[in-house]
Amino acid sequence: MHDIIASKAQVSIPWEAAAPPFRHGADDDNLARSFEESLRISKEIDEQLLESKKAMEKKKKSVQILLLGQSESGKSSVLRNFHLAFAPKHFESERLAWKIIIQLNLIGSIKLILDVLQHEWDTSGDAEPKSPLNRDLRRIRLGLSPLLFIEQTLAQLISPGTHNHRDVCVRPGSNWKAIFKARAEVNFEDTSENGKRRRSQNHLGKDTDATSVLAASKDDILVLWNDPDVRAVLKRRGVRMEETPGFFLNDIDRIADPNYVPSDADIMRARVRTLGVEEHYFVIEKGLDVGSEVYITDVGGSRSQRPRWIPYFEDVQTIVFLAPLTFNQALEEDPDVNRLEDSLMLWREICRNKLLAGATLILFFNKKDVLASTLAAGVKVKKYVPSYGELPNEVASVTKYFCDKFRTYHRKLSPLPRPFMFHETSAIDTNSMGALLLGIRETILRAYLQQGEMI
Ligand SMILES: Nc1nc2c(ncn2[C@@H]2O[C@H](COP(=O)(O)OP(=O)(O)OP(=O)(O)O)[C@@H](O)[C@H]2O)c(=O)[nH]1
Ligand SMILES: [Mg+2]
Repeated sequence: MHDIIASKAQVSIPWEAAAPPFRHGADDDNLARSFEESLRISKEIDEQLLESKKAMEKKKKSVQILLLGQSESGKSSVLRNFHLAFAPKHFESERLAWKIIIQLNLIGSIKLILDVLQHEWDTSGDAEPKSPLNRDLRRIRLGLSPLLFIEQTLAQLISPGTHNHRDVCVRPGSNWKAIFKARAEVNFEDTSENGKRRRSQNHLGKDTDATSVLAASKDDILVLWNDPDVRAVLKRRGVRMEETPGFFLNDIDRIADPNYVPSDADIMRARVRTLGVEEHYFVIEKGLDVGSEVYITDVGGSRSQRPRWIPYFEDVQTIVFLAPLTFNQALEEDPDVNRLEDSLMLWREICRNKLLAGATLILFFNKKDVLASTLAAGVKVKKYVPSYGELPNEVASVTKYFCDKFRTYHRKLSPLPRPFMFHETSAIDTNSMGALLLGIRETILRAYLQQGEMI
């Protein structure tokens, strides 16, 4: 008997080898308890499987939209517009959480300016702060250090380990809105003596309440941002602050007010980088299809994030593809790649993908306001897109030129014929977005009904 066991062990069946030795006379109670525990775990797994099956069935019967496009194309901003247009109560419930994101965006801009100035000092060899600019700015930088501390604390709270990004980042499931909402509500309502005391401590950098520190630092921030020498350094180093996502420095008076509440437009302009894939569920609160359930899948758009999109391609009804016509910008993750060229490449992949053959594609040429201001500033398209040649440097002509390119790929590469639908959008303009989304609601519902017939 002993030999047989030994020879079995030599065959080394992995689970047998790993299993703990059976002890004769082991406590019967222990055995019964571990059996009950196994049963409980097995029951829990069955219940979870049933729950996820139910969730999948429910999702199949709901309106589904997948937002695609490169990073910074405006996917998450369009998602917010969907909430505002169709689920305003839901949108309202998150307003205060956005306040902290906007504060973080503002602090991010200040940090960027300070970094640029530091670099300027480091490379100019001007070790001693001789000019009044240097002296003032060094003092201001010191005064602003509590803000930098707050930024780190809040960023780590919602997304630990993502400190290398320029933007505020959130990981799926981080529940940042609930965390920030609770924080903002406490700070907003705390007018008690304790609250006041805490606010005054904040001035010493001992707390993490951005509202009071921003209010106390407002004048310094204004001096920094309005200083002509600072502007000159930024210009010389090619830093166009107004074009960075989540730019709020021109709104400092409003945002640094202790009673500041973000407007709808502020929320659309706020920048939170999406990491991974986020599924958002909401119920339509008004209109003909009130009560309908909607799932919107929002994805991180940078190149490293794109492989994660594929599992979400199955059964997709509608894709809203965002392609900003920012012809003079490069990808953040690869400064050698033009943003528009990347969007076209991505569009080609989406059009030709067989899993998406039955999906309705709606193309948004987003950031039309940015296109208009870039052209108004005299930036020539042909400098970045030589094939544009001598065509007029005007919004209508530029849009038509690129629209034709997107249309051609769509026609040539779609595995099955489908209509080419596009819109020129500005996701920060809530009025026009609201009207547009109401308009395309029917297209989205048609895609939903079509899929209903198939399943
Ligand atoms: N001026 C302008 N800014 C826009 C527009 N659409 C989006 N933005 C801003 O651009 C920034 C990036 O937008 P997001 O919606 O975060 O971009 P995203 O596609 O979700 O980016 P990832 O999450 O990185 O994939 C945000 O600060 C937005 O407010 C637009 O039409 N015009
Ligand atoms: Mg996003």
